[in-house]
Amino acid sequence: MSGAADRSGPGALVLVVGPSGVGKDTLIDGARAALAGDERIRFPHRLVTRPVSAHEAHDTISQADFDEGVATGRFALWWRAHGLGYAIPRKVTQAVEDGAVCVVNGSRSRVEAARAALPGVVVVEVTAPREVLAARIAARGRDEDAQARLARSDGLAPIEADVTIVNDRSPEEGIAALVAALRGIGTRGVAGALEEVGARQ
Ligand SMILES: Nc1ncnc2c1ncn2[C@@H]1O[C@H](COP(=O)(O)OP(=O)(O)OP(=O)(O)O)[C@@H](O)[C@H]1O
Ligand SMILES: O=P(O)(O)OC[C@H]1O[C@H](OP(=O)(O)O)[C@H](O)[C@@H]1O
Repeated sequence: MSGAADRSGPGALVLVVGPSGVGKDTLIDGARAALAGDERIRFPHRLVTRPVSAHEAHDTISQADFDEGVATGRFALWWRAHGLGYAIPRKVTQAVEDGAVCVVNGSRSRVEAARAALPGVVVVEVTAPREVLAARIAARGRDEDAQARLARSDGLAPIEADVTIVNDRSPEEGIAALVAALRGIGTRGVAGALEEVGARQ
């Protein structure tokens, strides 16, 4: 994450948000592969208080380190969900200030806090009908708390997204929409993303 990025466009912190099972990690993983040749668009790891798994490329942090980081303001952004702690390291926002487009899986609960406190925040909301979410969570077979994951959306205020991707078709179509949005953000900011995604729908 270190080093100044090419400043050919504005830096951005792209928060990919949406309910559990909507496909955030699928779209982010696909976009990472598709954009591997683009050094300016980066996919930094989050810190999560769970062991490393095939589910997501993240860095593990102990609960004690997480709590200490929250108490001392060490993270650019943090939240708790599903009994876990999540954080975005400050080096990510430094890279954004240097002109990088950094893409992370975020929380709907921190969208407004991020906009208020961090540079270049762009919110990409991924949506799908609730019955689709339920079927995907069940098929994934990972979560003992499947019902709680679905119900979490009921307790969250609606967010105002900059870009919305409806991931109700194939994963490839959802990935293509995120790739197009990120390329647009990289060249023309939010307006570029809207042009790219709007042109595809
Ligand atoms: N467009 C799609 N069509 C069919 N299945 C999909 C699609 N997108 C994602 N999936 C599948 O749905 C499941 C949930 O996707 P994924 O884990 O990426 O969601 P997520 O939003 O990151 O969820 P969580 O917040 O719970 O981690 C996975 O098994 C994934 O393979
Ligand atoms: O419901 P909200 O707050 O939007 O999202 C909370 C968190 O839930 C998911 O966790 P995981 O990846 O399944 O561990 C997402 O990654 C997100 O960070």
